[in-house]
Amino acid sequence: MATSQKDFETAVNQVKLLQTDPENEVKLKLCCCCCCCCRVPSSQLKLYALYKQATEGPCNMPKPGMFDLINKAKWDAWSALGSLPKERARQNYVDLVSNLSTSESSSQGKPGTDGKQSGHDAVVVTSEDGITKIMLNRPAKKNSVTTQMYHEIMLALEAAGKDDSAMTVLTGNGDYYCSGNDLNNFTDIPPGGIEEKAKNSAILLRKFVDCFIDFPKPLIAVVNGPAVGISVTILGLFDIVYATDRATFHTPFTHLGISPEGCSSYIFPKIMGPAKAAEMLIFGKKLTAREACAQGLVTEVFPDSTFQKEVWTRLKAYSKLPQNAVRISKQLIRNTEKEKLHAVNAEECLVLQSRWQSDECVNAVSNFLSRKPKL
Ligand SMILES: CCCCCC/C=C/C(=O)SCCNC(=O)CCNC(=O)[C@H](O)C(C)(C)COP(=O)(O)OP(=O)(O)OC[C@H]1O[C@@H](n2cnc3c(N)ncnc32)[C@H](O)[C@@H]1OP(=O)(O)O
Repeated sequence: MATSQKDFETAVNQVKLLQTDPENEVKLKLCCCCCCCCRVPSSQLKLYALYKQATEGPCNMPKPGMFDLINKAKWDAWSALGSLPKERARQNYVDLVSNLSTSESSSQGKPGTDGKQSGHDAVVVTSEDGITKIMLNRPAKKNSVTTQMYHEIMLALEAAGKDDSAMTVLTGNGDYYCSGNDLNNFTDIPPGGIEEKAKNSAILLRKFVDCFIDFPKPLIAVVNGPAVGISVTILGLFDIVYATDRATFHTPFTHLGISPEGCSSYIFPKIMGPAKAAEMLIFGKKLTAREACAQGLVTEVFPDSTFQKEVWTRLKAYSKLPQNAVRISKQLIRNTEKEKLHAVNAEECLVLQSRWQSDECVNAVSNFLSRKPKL
């Protein structure tokens, strides 16, 4: 039986729902492997190609340049459909959506079908002993931060700022504290192309960092392992940074063709001096926990074997201090710099918006994403 336009529109709406659902990565990857060159899930590419074929007919867009990996993958997928009639493309699209939806319901309740955590528990928030703990919980991916997680962390901070806890802790589950931005965030290109992606990412990043600048209570980082990228830069906005002696601090921005964020371009030179900051932020020097402590980025380093016990005992004691005095003291220390920090944040995001569109960045990210899987 021929697929009606209504069936097709229903399927298109179903896909929109899948794409706005925090678990979309899992769902859209269920039945297909990845496109190996740019890691756009191949089911997403198939959906894209069939949609274009069904609505516009055979591929009519000019072939993108070789460095435009995402659009090139889309072009390849659409061109591969040749002269498939629109009606057949509609039918195939509806069938594919139906298969994806079936695999979605059969995978419910199985966390991380492909080894990923679902968006819902990739950030775990708990409150105990007057301390709100925000834990990055994606250990298989070294706690790298997906777009969904940025939103969840912002929501958690907003709630923690208003709850009755004395302080808020950010930490990671597993062997890593956080490996920074999930580089797959750059593969999900909207219809407006890479410009729109870069603009949206800059807006998100600015809001994210603003939440740390404006956080009203003591913010503590419990750095349980190596830290990379944005998880390092925002440490300058924390009031205390406790680190295990296993932790390292790495900001490989120029290697990725990008530039510093999290107000680090202003705060790092202030706390460690311009020369040390340059070595980290320009040349990507990885610091040990002890080096980071000597340079003022880390408050105190603990032996890994006693790290959790010592840190939580200390924090529980601090959480019993008179709360209003603690808050007011934090605000006295931080408020004079707030306006400057917001301006620095805005400027860093603007620069990044352009870096994300550069060949240097696109190539570095695709190199990482196309690494051979470990055996
Ligand atoms: C809205 C946008 C805001 C953007 C803000 C700007 C932020 C900028 C940054 O944070 S820049 C820093 C980005 N991070 C990195 O460049 C780190 C990349 N990762 C690595 O170099 C390594 O994975 C490692 C050194 C962190 C760990 O190495 P290793 O111990 O050898 O483990 P694996 O590489 O096998 O990692 C295990 C598993 O995790 C995946 N993974 C780790 N980090 C990331 C990441 N940042 N993005 C995406 N995926 C990551 C890795 O691919 C492995 O997955 P697999 O098992 O192969 O499926």
